[in-house]
Amino acid sequence: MAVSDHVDLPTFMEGVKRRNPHQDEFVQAVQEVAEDIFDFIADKEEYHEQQILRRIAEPDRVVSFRVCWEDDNGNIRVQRGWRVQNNNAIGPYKGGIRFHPSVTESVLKFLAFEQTFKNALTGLPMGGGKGGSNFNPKGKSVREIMRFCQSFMTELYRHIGADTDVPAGDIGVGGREIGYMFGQYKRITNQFTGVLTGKGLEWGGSLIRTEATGYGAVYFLDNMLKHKGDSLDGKVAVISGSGNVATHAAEKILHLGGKPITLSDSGGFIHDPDGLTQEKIDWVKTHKTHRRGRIKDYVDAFKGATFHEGKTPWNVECDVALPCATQNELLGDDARALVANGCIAVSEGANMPSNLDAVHVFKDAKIMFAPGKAANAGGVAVSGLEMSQNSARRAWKEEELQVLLRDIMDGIHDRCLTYGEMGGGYTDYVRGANIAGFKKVADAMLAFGVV
Ligand SMILES: NC(=O)C1=CN([C@@H]2O[C@H](COP(=O)(O)OP(=O)(O)OC[C@H]3O[C@@H](n4cnc5c(N)ncnc54)[C@H](O)[C@@H]3O)[C@@H](O)[C@H]2O)C=CC1
Ligand SMILES: O=C(O)CCC(=O)C(=O)O
Repeated sequence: MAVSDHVDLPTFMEGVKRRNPHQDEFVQAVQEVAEDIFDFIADKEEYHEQQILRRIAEPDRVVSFRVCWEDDNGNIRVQRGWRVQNNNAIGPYKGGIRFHPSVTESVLKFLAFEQTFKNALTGLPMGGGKGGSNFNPKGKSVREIMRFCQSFMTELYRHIGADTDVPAGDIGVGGREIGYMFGQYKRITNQFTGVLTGKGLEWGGSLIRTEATGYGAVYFLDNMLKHKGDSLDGKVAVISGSGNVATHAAEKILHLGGKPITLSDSGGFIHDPDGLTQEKIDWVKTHKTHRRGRIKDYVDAFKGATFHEGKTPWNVECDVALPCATQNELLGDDARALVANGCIAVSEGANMPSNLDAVHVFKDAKIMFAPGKAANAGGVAVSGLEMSQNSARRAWKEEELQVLLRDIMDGIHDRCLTYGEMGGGYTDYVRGANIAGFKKVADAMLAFGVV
């Protein structure tokens, strides 16, 4: 055995904590993966010798930079920006950009680490990265958003490229922000390349990228239910969030015969016992994306719904649950409430929405539980397809892309089964996703030697 802290899980995690002080989210993400990987590599000396997990849990680089911009009143504002390039063993770094006041280096490191496994699971050649800023887009004018995006890209552009690192959207970064950043990249470099995904359809974007994460999370849920001989038909779904992922998850639940009854934002959640219809979901999309409003306004627009201030929806009775807002929004007690109320399956649309306690509750109860790195990979998968279309200077038809997305989500489900089938009809999807993702990246790293 090589001299290392790669000896057993507690020693390994002590090292991770020591090297990453005050980075709780990052430590949490590594712990969740390491719990499964240590078991898997117990008899695989090469992975130990080559310190593969230790190397994946140390980003290739973390770039941190100042972002200065001028607000509408002429004040100079200063934010911090980052790009975490975690691992490019199987392809260019790939992962979104998040603008939210809660963004820290720890949050972006956890997201880039998760992204490395997620991207491997898609079967496409993409490494893992993530970036963002503690900039708060809430209440900012369109011009302020534009100036911030331009300033952010003025620094970021030197670290990215179509074959180097390809960012996309995430919380607080949608089509509008991608437009401003792409415009600035093009202006600085004088190049029109596939350097960002989630672009507008007129300028190199892919059909179904907007829908892909939410739709994919529901396809994964559907696959888990089918694997048990069940279906989404008639299932009541509790969903958190009201952004891109949440609204498209609600829409796909509806398409597949289920009944979504909640949505939320940081102010609280709405409960609509009659169920969200397409008309109601479209209203939420417009309200959030164009009016930039709050979810509580839903109850003024639609009778019968109630708003629960400051609360999350996990105590509402349901068959299936989709956390689609943000990290650590579903805690141990929430998981216990879901299980006690008869929830049979959880599909994470968000990244790491369930904390470790909640993950253990779901595993112990042996309900179907799809971790974000498997369930929400549809978005980055279609980003990968956008990269292919950009390289080939082509635009594929919607029908082709729909088939590819479904196919990729089926493939991820199969990969989870390969390593997650525990016997007695129970599949541990966390273990399946962690090991399948790890193995692909690890084997590529072994091929490269010590770099
Ligand atoms: N957009 C994408 O393609 C992908 C997104 N994700 C993940 O999905 C989650 C949601 O992202 P998007 O829908 O894209 O972002 P978004 O900006 O469109 O929506 C975020 C939603 O989360 C809510 N939210 C934020 N902080 C919250 C808090 N503290 N409590 C309750 N609600 C809160 C916001 O109100 C909003 O409804 C994130 O975890 C993101 O990393 C994962 C894969 C791909
Ligand atoms: O489409 C992408 O590149 C990024 C998606 C993303 O940020 C994620 O999967 O969490």
